[in-house]
Amino acid sequence: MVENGTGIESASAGVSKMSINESGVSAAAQAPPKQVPNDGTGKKKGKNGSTGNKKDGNKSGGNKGNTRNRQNGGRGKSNGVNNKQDGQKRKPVNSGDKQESLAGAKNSSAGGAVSSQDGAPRAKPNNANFKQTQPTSRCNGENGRYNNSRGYQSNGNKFQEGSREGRDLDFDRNNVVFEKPKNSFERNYDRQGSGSRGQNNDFVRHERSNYSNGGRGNYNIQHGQRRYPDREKRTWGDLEGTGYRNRGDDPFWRRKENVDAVLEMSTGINFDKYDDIPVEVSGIDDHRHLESFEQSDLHPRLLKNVGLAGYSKPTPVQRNSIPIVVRERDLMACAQTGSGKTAAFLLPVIHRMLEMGAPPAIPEDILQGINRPDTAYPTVLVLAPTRELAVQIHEEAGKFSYFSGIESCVVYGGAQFRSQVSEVKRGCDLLVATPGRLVDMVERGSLSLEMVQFLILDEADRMLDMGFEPQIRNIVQRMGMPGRTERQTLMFSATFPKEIQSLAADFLGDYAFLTVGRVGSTTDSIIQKVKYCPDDRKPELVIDLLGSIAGLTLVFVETKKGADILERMLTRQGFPATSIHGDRSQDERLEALHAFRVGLRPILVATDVAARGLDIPNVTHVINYDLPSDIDDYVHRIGRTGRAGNTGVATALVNEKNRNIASDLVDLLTEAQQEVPSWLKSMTKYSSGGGGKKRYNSRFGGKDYRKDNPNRGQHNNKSGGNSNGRDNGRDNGRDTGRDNGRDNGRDHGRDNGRDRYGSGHGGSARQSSYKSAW
Ligand SMILES: Nc1ncnc2c1ncn2[C@@H]1O[C@H](COP(=O)(O)OP(=O)(O)OP(=O)(O)O)[C@@H](O)[C@H]1O
Repeated sequence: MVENGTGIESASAGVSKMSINESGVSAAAQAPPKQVPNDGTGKKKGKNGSTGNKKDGNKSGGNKGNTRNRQNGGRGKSNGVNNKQDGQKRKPVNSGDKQESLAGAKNSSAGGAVSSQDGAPRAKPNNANFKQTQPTSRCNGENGRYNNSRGYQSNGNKFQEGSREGRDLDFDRNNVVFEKPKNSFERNYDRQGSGSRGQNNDFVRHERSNYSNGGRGNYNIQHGQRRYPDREKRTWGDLEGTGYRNRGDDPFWRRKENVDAVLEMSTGINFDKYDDIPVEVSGIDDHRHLESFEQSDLHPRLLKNVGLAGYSKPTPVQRNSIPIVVRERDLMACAQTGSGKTAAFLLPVIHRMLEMGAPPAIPEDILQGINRPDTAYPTVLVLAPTRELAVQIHEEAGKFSYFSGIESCVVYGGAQFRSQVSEVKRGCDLLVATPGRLVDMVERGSLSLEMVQFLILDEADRMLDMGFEPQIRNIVQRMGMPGRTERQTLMFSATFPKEIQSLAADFLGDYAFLTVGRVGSTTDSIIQKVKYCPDDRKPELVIDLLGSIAGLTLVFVETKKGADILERMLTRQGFPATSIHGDRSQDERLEALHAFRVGLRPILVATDVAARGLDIPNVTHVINYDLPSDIDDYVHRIGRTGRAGNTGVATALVNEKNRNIASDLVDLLTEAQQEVPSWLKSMTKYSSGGGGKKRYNSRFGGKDYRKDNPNRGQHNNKSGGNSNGRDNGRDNGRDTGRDNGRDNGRDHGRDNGRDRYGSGHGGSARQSSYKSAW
């Protein structure tokens, strides 16, 4: 099915007010090469507590007549709904039958009145007769009284015991009476209470076991011990006005910050640019895209949050992915950089969670295998290749789940393990993670993947390339996650090479493939320039370039050392530069990114850690000081500018060393109707790389490989990975490192190198070859 995206009305909001002055480049630097390269010599380039019985398969709990076909040799349990074919997924255990359309969303009404999906009555918080002491969803068991024994601290997502003692929260709204909190001792006592719930507290979902755990019986309350006190009480819906408050600060702070940004540029999306973008959908019948958010039947709470985020219309990838995901289909989506892929996967998934109404009940057999009472069971797992991207996705998730009861958490290496553990313990429905830290947390029993119903790989081609694939395979197939027919799996990227698509099929059920334009496919979103420049003249040329374009400039280099050297050189020359790469501490990296984002240091020298996913609205210029050796990396790098329909400039400094990418670059420039210098064309004659690939001969960044390959899904397992152990100083832009010795909060007494899942994949030997990067 092909459509051209014409359904989007034009709106001119948000065109950047940048001025582009190219005259600043010195004549010397602009001069063509004295010698066209022709010599052909260019280089190419569970743990689960003390018994640990869960992973050993010594489950108790028995088979209650339901068998969920766990792919990974799981417990062999399943109920009938889980065995759908033709791409239909297992329903969440408390999800109802309204799966084929978004219409059901309307049934989950605002105000937290979520409908029971199997007919059982669902409590309405609005009618609840309870007293609330804290604006959170936590509640104790008596008198229908909410409390929060830990108390939120308004700053930095941190909890502090009793930190809000002094706060008066007395007010009366929607029949909810709030009262001052008790002292911390009382509140702690309440939380561990006997489980005798106040009869008036409708909000406490004590009836939940009747309908939400697929008839497996009570999973918690009947045991008389409150092993999962938070989980059993939590609900998803529109919780505004119920006293619920999501963790952390205002999730929309960044938008406000950007408005105040020094550069005063508009960050709105320019939908005019999207009108002619080609869209192709395959692998799904009767696909219909969304016309608008209003007509989408998305959950009302989600629509409110979409409005708060400033989104008035869906982008093409969102218009097409939302209906596919809501129809419970797996999806591989390839859409140009900056086109809104994050919301394209978050919105439908959060919608589906809101339809579910509460975290899925944990089956008894899973509970039996756990010795840690505080293990978190996320419903959604988003994997991202870099820490900064993980943080960014988490921030977006915070916006879309605002006042919904859905708690988003992020875990990544280089930050304190303990603080991340305590965050996830407090409720973790939607987890964004980098692979290394995730593995650590699962192995230590802080997290379990056994309830994951939605698996999302952002930058999926990077996640499945040789650096990450073994680790992803380990996470997805050997750590208890429901199998691919039981969960819903979504993969997104701006580039999707055929080899990776073939590999990805291992993790997907019968999936739909969506492709939407690609970066640089229109002449006016990114102006791409190529300048010949010998290595020794690069500093001179970059200085000229930096003066030529207003706005934030991102300069990509190949190595960490190279980043330090260039940053120092620029700073010495009086340029406000900073840098980000894998040898900098996580605090330094975040600080550098912040300084860049707000314009305090408008020049960021970066390795590939900043190449993918980072959304920094006012980047007007990307300089490829060192060209990458892979054309897809080039695509992602230049995609840091020209985002959301705005315009940008990308300049590449090229010399004989870049012969291996010359051919692909020529194809890309030609297709994007950019100027192709004759010296670059002649360089391709001697190029030994890329020539046969011809990836960029279509309008898209990827094409459904199944069209050319009827035996789709059959492929050689290319999980070998680069295990040569060499550290050539290149920064691969992957967060594969587990802790890199930076985590003070970690239990160092542990054998970190052991692969307790016995997979033989993703072991630390292979990781070590990437450790230098992260
Ligand atoms: N419907 C929309 N309306 C307005 N702004 C939007 C919309 N969708 C996304 N955006 C904004 O567009 C920007 C780019 O979105 P996002 O980072 O999700 O792009 P992406 O496709 O994931 O890019 P990349 O390929 O680089 O990862 C973000 O600032 C986001 O808030």
